[in-house]
Amino acid sequence: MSVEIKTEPLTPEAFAAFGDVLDASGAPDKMINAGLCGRHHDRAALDFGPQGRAGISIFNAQPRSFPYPLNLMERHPEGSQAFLPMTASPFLVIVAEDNNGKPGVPRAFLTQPLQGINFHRGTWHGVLTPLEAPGIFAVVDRIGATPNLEEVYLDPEYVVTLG
Ligand SMILES: NC(=O)N[C@@H](O)C(=O)O
Ligand code: NI
Repeated sequence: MSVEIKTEPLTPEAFAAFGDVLDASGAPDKMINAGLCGRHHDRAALDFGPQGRAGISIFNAQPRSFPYPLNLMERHPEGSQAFLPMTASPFLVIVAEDNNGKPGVPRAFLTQPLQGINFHRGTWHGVLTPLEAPGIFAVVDRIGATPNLEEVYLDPEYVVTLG
């Protein structure tokens, strides 16, 4: 029997315990390029650990739909991970607090168009979950010699519905 969780809007405040929300909302920190570009400066806490380095990869993920079955969460103990959509489609961001080394009750956030996120190092999260094709994202995360991945299959499983 799955436990239902409903999506909630993604806001910096609600997401603060898990990571950063990346978008061009609000006034830019500085105007650049002869005043033709607003720079929303240095908006993510990036962390690649002492043995890692930053990498940019392109993910092409299959779109999912609601009700979305959630049975797996993961975390990267050695680095942060940013999901930067290359389309204007909203996507699903699932996170959980740590509960003695396992994910706690998940929370499901629905992004606004043109929002990206950055999971802080060690944040429990669902895998990249687009809701529309093409599910093309730039992903900024740690490149290193160690796996940097802990996966937990959830019991109970959850089902995410649109809030
Ligand atoms: N494994 C991988 O590269 N991606 C996951 O970390 C993910 O969060 O989608
Ligand atoms: Ni991940």
